[in-house]
Amino acid sequence: MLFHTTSLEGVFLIEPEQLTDNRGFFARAFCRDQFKERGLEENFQQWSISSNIHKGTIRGMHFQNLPFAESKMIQCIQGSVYDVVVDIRKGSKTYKQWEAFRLSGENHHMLYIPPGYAHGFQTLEPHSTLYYHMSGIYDPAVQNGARYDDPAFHIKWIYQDPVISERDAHLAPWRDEYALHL
Ligand SMILES: Cc1cn([C@H]2C[C@H](O)[C@@H](COP(=O)(O)OP(=O)(O)O[C@H]3O[C@@H](C)C(=O)[C@@H](O)[C@H]3O)O2)c(=O)[nH]c1=O
Repeated sequence: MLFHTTSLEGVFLIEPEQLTDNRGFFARAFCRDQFKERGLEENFQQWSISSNIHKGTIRGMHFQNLPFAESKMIQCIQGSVYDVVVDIRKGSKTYKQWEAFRLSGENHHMLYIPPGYAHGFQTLEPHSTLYYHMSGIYDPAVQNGARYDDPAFHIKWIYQDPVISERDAHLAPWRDEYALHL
């Protein structure tokens, strides 16, 4: 597994190394020891599937309130997505900065996101499916979110007029007091 650093501290793009033969390839997608060596979360509590019918769908920008902020590992297993991470750590030198990554069922890249970041994505194809590994147990009471189109972040999305949930459409504008003091 190749761990690529990003512009955001602690966020890694993980590229499985493919061992190819006449059948296809084999590649490791997770290794507890390699995660531990880098100080990354090694105990994922829940795995979830996110299935998206339409191209242009946006889910995000989601995070968990303290002290329940969690690590996530995101993988696209079908179709492709434009995956976006925003730094919402109070006092961080990259506070409110974001980076986008293309994850697809073909490149098999995965994104590791530690606590302190808001996460979202836009589907680039219909029927795009993601797998999530999360370090925490889901609790609706600690879920929080920032607007995907919040001027505080200026995220450049690929498609306009996205399909989004009612909840995401009505998220409050970002305020600095929402930043996470980790
Ligand atoms: C996230 C989640 C949702 N649910 C339920 C709640 C609801 O009935 C249904 C859909 O939930 P949501 O609308 O919150 O799903 P969604 O908007 O896809 O939320 C996800 O968005 C991306 C961007 C993330 O980063 C994830 O951590 C998560 O927040 O699934 C769970 O049971 N467990 C979970 O872990």
